[in-house]
Amino acid sequence: MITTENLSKRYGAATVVDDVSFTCPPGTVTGFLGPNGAGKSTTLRMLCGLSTPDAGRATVAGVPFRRLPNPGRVVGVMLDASAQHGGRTGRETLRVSADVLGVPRGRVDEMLDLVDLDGSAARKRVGRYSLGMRQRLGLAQALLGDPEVLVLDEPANGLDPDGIRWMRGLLRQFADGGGTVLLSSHLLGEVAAVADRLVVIAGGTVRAAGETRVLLQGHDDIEEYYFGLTAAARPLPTTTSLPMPAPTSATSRDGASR
Ligand SMILES: Nc1ncnc2c1ncn2[C@@H]1O[C@H](COP(=O)(O)OP(=O)(O)OP(=O)(O)O)[C@@H](O)[C@H]1O
Repeated sequence: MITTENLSKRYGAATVVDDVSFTCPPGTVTGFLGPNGAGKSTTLRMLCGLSTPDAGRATVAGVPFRRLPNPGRVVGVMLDASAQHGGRTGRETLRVSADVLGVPRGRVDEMLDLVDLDGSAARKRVGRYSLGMRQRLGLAQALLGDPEVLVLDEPANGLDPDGIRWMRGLLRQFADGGGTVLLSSHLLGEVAAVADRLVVIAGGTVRAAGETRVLLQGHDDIEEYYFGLTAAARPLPTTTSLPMPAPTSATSRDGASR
């Protein structure tokens, strides 16, 4: 189970996560969806104890992440698949994690098999991995401690269509076994196929949340629906190459009409 209650975070004057509350029950996959800058990563970082909320709280399996004695045995986290030590091989990376978690080293090969990194990939330095291979290694690392919860920031990033299908199967299996999955994405189409539930965030606030089937019911064009939910919070393009209207007496200096 994952719970966030009235979670908020400010950077300077900007509130980038604003009163965000949702739950992810065991046995389900929840898609955490939103455009660039929506506040997804900031929310996940607070959930995983990497950033302190200004207000509200988040728990995993009923406990704030930082109070979990051995967090990796409860929650598998992949927030940035590129943040691996480039000089270690895939197998060495997992062995170090296995030692930290206190799980038998035999589990390393099980996880390498599970994520389809073969012997030669396991011997390769991570610095030479493709983005898709890093995502697979990140998933192996997240699963190493046999957690009950998975928190994954854009796990499909860099995977080809086969890889995305494979990952969906893996997450489905994890949830069907009673696990809780929260995964973020920019793309509704990418997660709608696997997510039982959706939380749509934009401009730091939750725009919609609930069962995927119920939320998308009656929307023939789900991408258009999603765009509509988030469009109001999309930042305006700031590129200077766009033609700017000449100031008129009816327009103030900041561009707002009087
Ligand atoms: N450490 C920080 N200092 C200042 N502002 C930050 C910091 N981290 C994030 N932000 C700002 O908070 C807002 C939300 O960022 P966040 O990374 O959570 O969004 P996101 O939904 O994960 O976006 P993306 O899909 O592009 O990764 C953005 O405007 C971002 O610039």
